[in-house]
Amino acid sequence: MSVLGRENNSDADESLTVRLGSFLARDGSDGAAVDLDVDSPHAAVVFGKRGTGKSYTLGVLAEGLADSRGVSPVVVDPMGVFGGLTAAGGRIVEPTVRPGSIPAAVWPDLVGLDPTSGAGSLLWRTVADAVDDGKGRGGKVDGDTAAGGKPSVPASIDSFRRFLSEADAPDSTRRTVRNHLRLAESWGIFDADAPSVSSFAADGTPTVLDLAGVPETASAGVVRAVARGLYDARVDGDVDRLPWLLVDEAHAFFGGVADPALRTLLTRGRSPGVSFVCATQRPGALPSVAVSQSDLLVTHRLTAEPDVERLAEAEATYLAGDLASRLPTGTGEALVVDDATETAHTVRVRRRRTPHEGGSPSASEVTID
Ligand SMILES: Nc1ncnc2c1ncn2[C@@H]1O[C@H](COP(=O)(O)OP(=O)(O)OP(=O)(O)O)[C@@H](O)[C@H]1O
Repeated sequence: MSVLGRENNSDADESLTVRLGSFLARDGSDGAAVDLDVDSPHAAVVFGKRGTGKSYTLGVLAEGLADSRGVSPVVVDPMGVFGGLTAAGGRIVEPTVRPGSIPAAVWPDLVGLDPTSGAGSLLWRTVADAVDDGKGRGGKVDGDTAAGGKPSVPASIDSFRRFLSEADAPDSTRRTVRNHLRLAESWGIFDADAPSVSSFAADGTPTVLDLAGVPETASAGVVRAVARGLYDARVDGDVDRLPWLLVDEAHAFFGGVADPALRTLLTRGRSPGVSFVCATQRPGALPSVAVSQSDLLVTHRLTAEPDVERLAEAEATYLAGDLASRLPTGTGEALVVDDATETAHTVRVRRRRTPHEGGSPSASEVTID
C-alpha cells in the first residue's frame, strides 16, 4: 500500500489514511492500493469534465473521512448528490446560518446592492449596528454563549428591520433596503438561532449541506459562513477535530461573496488544521491560487482548453512532460499529483460503499411496465 500526501510512507496507521483506489498500470490492470494521508491538513483539487467521476471521487473521500480518526468531513452539495452518505452515518442538513455570521460589509453584495450606493451603505450600517447591539447585549456572532456566560442575543433579519426603521435615511432608500432584506429572507437560509458552524465539526459524522434548489447567491452566503466558521472555530480552539471542507461545483463559489473565505482556507487554512477540497468540472474558472496552493491534485479527464491550461500551472519541476498528455480517459480513472512525495500516478478510484446519487439520467435505464 502507498500513501500519498505524506513524505514518510512507513508505519501508516490505517485510521489516518483514506483508501482512494489502486494504481493503474499501462496495460489497464490494477496495481497496489493507494491511500491518501488524512493525518495532516491538506488543500486539494479534484478536476474532471462532466461524467468522469469527480463527485464520485469526492464521495469516496468523504466516506473514508467518516471512518478516520480525529477528522470531521463537511460536504457542500450544490446538486443534492451526496445523500448516500447517510449510509456512512452522515447527516443531511438543509443549512441555515446566523445573519450576523455574514460581515456587515458583505451584506450589500449578498443581496445585490452596490455597497457604495445609498441603499447599499444604509444596509451595511444597519447590519453593523444590529450586530453590535447583539454583542452589547451578550450576543456572540457564531458561538453559543458570549463571554461571561450571558445568554446570546444573535442579530436577526427582524433586528436589521428594527434598526432600519430607526435609521436616518430617505424613505425611498429605506424601502429599497427593506425589499432586499425580504429577498434575503425568502432564501430560507437565515436563522438567528442556527446551530453554530463549529457544531458541524463536533464529531466525526459527515455533515452534508444540501444546497439543491437554493439560489446561487444564497448558497455562496452559506459557503462563506461555513468556510469562515470552521476556520475561526479552529483558530479560537472551539473544536478539537480537524475539519475537512469538501466543496462540489467549487467554481460557482469563487468570485462571489464566498471568495475571500475560500481563499483564506487555501492560503492559511492548514495552519490551524482546516483541510479544503475543491471539485469542479471547470478548473479554468477557479483562481490560480486554488491550484498553486493545493498539495494534492486529482484530475480525471479534461478536454476544454482553459481547463487544460489551468492544469499546466500545476506542472512542477519534478514532473517530466505535460500533465494533459498523461490524463487517463476512463471513468473513475485519475492522475494524482502529490507535492509531498513529488510524484504523479495514474489511479483507478475505488468503488463507493455508499450509494452515489450523481450521474446523468439515461432513457435506456427507465423501466417501462
Ligand atoms: N471510481 C468509480 N468507480 C465506478 N464507477 C464510477 C467511478 N467514478 C464514477 N463512476 C460512474 O460514473 C458516473 C459519473 O460520475 P460522477 O457523477 O462523479 O460524474 P461527475 O464528473 O461528477 O459529473 P457531473 O459534473 O455531472 O457531476 C457515476 O454515476 C458512476 O456510475
